[in-house]
Parts: sequence; C-alpha cells; structure tokens
Amino acid sequence: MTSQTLNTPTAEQIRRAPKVLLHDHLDGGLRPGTIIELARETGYEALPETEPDKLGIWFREAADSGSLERYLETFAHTCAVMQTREALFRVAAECAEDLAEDGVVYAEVRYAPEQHLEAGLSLEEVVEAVNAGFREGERLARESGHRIRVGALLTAMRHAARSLEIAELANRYRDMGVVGFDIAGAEAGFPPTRHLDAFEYLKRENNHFTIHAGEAFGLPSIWQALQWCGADRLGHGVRIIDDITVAEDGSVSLGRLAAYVRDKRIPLELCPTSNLQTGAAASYAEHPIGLLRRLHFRATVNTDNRLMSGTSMSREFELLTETFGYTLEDMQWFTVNAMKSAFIPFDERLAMISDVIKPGYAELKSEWLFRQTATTSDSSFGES
Ligand SMILES: O=c1[nH]cnc2c1ncn2[C@H]1C[C@H](O)[C@@H](CO)O1
Ligand SMILES: [Zn+2]
Repeated sequence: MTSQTLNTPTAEQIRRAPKVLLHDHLDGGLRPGTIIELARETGYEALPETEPDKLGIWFREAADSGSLERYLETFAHTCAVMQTREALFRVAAECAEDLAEDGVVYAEVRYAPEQHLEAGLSLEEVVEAVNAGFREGERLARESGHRIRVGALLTAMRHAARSLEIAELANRYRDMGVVGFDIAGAEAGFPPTRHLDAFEYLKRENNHFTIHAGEAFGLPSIWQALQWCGADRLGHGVRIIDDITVAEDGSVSLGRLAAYVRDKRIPLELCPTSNLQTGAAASYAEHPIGLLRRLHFRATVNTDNRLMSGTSMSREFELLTETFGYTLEDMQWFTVNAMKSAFIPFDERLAMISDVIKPGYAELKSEWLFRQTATTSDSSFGES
C-alpha cells in the first residue's frame, strides 16, 4: 500500500532537491565496475563475480542476511581493493561525484583508515589520499554543474584496539578535510565504553564524534554512547524506539532515555534500507522513522552503504515518500535537521541552510504550485 498524496514529490524532484548525508561509508559505496577494475589492477582474485551488474547484485543479496555480522563480511572485498593511494583517491573522487550527481550538497563520508594498511600505506597516507580524492570529486562535480562539499569522518573498528590512535589522527587532520570521528563494526559484545579513552581525548580537544549505537544492540548501547562516551550524534540509534510506548488509544509515552534524546536534540542518523537488511526493522512501513518524525526527534535520512543496499539518498527518500506520504516540506525538514547536525562550524551550517537548502526547496515548491495551478485550470477548462 502506498500513502502517496497529491503533493508527493516526483522521483525527478527528489533527485534535484538538495540533500544532506551524514552517514555513508566510503568502503560501502564503490561502483561495482570500479571494484572489478581495481581488483584486476591490484591482482585481487577473490571477487565473487567479475561482471559489474552481477557483482552489484551479489553485494545486495549477500548483505541481505538479517544479521549485522554477516552484512559486515561483504566489506572484505571492497577493503581488499582499497589498499593503494591511487585506489583510495579514485574511490573517494567517484564517491563525491556520485553523491553530487544524486543531488547531495553536503556529505560526511566515513571509513576506517586502519583497514587500508595492507599494502604498506601509513595512516597519514591513507587520510591524505582520501582527502585528495574528495577534493578531486568536488572539482569534477563542479565542472558538470553540481555543487557538493564532502568532509571525512575517521572510523575506528570497535573489535580492534586502535581507537585512541585513530582519534588522534582525526584531531591532527581536523582543519584539513576531516570533520570528526566514529566507531563501527559488530555492536553486540563490543560496547562503546571499550573506547572511552578515545572519546575522552576528543572531548578534551573540543572535537566531534558520532557512535554506531542502537542498530544491532538496543538501549544499553545508546545509553553508553551518550552518557558514558558523550557522543554528539547516534549512528542509526533506531532502537531508541524500544524506549517509546504507544498505547492502544494512540497516546505516546517516552522513557527517560528517549526523552533525553529528544529533549537534547540528539541527531539520529537513520538508514532505513540498511536497517531492513540487518534485521533492525521489519519493513519500511514499520520502520521507526515514521514515529520518530511525528514525535519531532532530530531524525535524519541516510544511505549507510550505497553498494550493499543498492541505494542512494534519492532512493531512500523515494521509499519514504511512498511509504509515509512525505512531501517536499518533510524532505526539507529532514535535510535541515541533517545540516544542523553536521560537524562543520555553525556559521557554515547556517550558510548552507540559508543559501543552498532553503532556496532549493523554495524553487521546487514553486514548481509544484505551478503544476497544481496548471492542473486545476486545465480541469476547470475541461468542465466548462
Ligand atoms: O551499519 C553499520 N554498522 C556497523 N558497522 C558498519 C556499518 N556499515 C559499515 N560498517 C563497518 C564496515 C566498514 O568496513 C567499516 C568502516 O567504514 O564500518
Ligand atoms: Zn554505518
């Protein structure tokens, strides 16, 4: 069943609408054709398919297991071909280009530098190659008429023990393309408090970080991420729904943690399709984003891994407009929420909202009004 209404934006309007992306993994967004070419160039022979369409399908199906641990296994293939400067540069440039082509105007893209050291690169060389790639992608996007700004988030893997080192790396490159820090990987069994020293270091440095929490594990993980570690944002955070009760008469009550998250305007980096694949939500219609939006949580829409989910920001918004009947007004609300929650300085966020996002939506809304007026006058002409 669809909840589309007359003012549901078209797919083409959704693509043109300015979008802001806070949760996207660099190693989860490669073009299948690029993986195949890089594998050939670097002698990686373990790819499950060697034809781009088939490889794209393989990633989507392999990631569709209902378990985060199995989902994460697919990253072995993408990380395997991201071990040289040239490969990292190319993947980052294509990432920026693909996002810009999809109408994303600001993105924070994350990756784990420690996963790209197999061919002898240092952590610094990895960061510099990716940053250079993002700058190149921004430049190529500009040449083809798109405007995008990409910041990097450095991720530490939560099962490993390098988080303080990666946090220091993020701080060192802070005014050079890196805007924050994150931890990712299997959640159950690896609580955020394992990395407390990294978070405490970043707080002392007045730096920003998000934590994958409340995806494969529930409220304790969210609680630790916020109250022990001091996360600025929650990566997913979708399980906050476990602390919200909807009574039979429709009245809603929030537990202490959910109330805290809403009161403090903690941004939730929601990733609907990814959540369906890892089992964090059963269907789009049942995805907590519907309720969280109605309750005015600081909800944002994200892709997580475009390759593994066969998705894009436009596709996520199309699915949401089909499911919940969202309008351009709702899209703008999610987008402004995301921009407000970005890790770049306040004045730059404000400028993006007033100079890019609001005018972009105003233009789309005026087209929509024009279409409505034209349709109405057409039909009244027909009736007379
Ligand atoms: O949704 C996710 N949850 C936890 N970890 C994830 C998710 N998506 C990607 N990752 C992991 C796999 C990547 O290799 C790593 C760095 O981007 O982050
Ligand atoms: Zn993620």
